[in-house]
Amino acid sequence: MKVIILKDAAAVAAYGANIFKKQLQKKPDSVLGLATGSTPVALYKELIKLSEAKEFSFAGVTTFNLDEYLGLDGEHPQSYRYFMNEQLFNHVDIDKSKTQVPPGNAQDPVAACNDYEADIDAAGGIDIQLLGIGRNGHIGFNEPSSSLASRTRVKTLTLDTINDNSRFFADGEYQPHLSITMGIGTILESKKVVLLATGASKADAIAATVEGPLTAACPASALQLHQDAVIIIDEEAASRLADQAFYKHIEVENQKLEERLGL
Ligand SMILES: N[C@@H]1[C@@H](O)[C@H](O)[C@@H](COP(=O)(O)O)O[C@@H]1O
Repeated sequence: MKVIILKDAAAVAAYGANIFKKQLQKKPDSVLGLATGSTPVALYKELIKLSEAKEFSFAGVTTFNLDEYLGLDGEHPQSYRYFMNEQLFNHVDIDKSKTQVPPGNAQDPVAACNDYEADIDAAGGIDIQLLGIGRNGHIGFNEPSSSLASRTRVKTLTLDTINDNSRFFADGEYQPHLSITMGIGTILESKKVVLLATGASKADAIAATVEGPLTAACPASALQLHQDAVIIIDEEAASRLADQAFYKHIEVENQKLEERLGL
């Protein structure tokens, strides 16, 4: 696990975007795993700028989103499909038929979950998966107690998550309590994982993810098992980590090594 501690949210977005830029320059037909929530928005803005500057193209890219509310169709302004269109897909040269978000309006959600897994496999697996993190350590909608081997399935949201996400819904508006989410096992099969977190409200979750035990009580701690997981955080989100100085020291050494190897 690589832990990158940066000054602020803007630096986190720029660092994350650079990883995606390198990926898309190296492999224009990459399969990207994408995330919603407020944290990735700044990174998507960076990617839009970079693609406008012709640093890379989205034309050959396939995408799979992590999760979706069960009960909302893609036209609903709070659906994650709508979010992705608004925040990224409508602004880049992506082929929308190659963008997948779990179907929140599926007649048979269980079959839809199995189909989603099959579609990821058929695309050759995910090259790079973007993640945010919930205050309780959830990734996607894999809430605490989720099996660390779980696959795409229907999950009930915790009351904390429902509360945290209620800010996006108008007063009295229907807010789903169920979701379809990639499983933790699904996420762990991505070739690379990039998790972004900013702000003091994420500090406990980040400490549990990086330095806590491997436990279903903090789903993101499963990333300790991944061979290529990068945790990009600002100073506030890093504030509860015991070994901050060590992670910063590693990054300085890594930069030197990458320069020497011309990476
Ligand atoms: N399902 C999403 C997660 O994928 C996201 O990481 C989390 C944190 O969101 P934010 O970045 O707004 O804090 O919110 C939701 O619950």
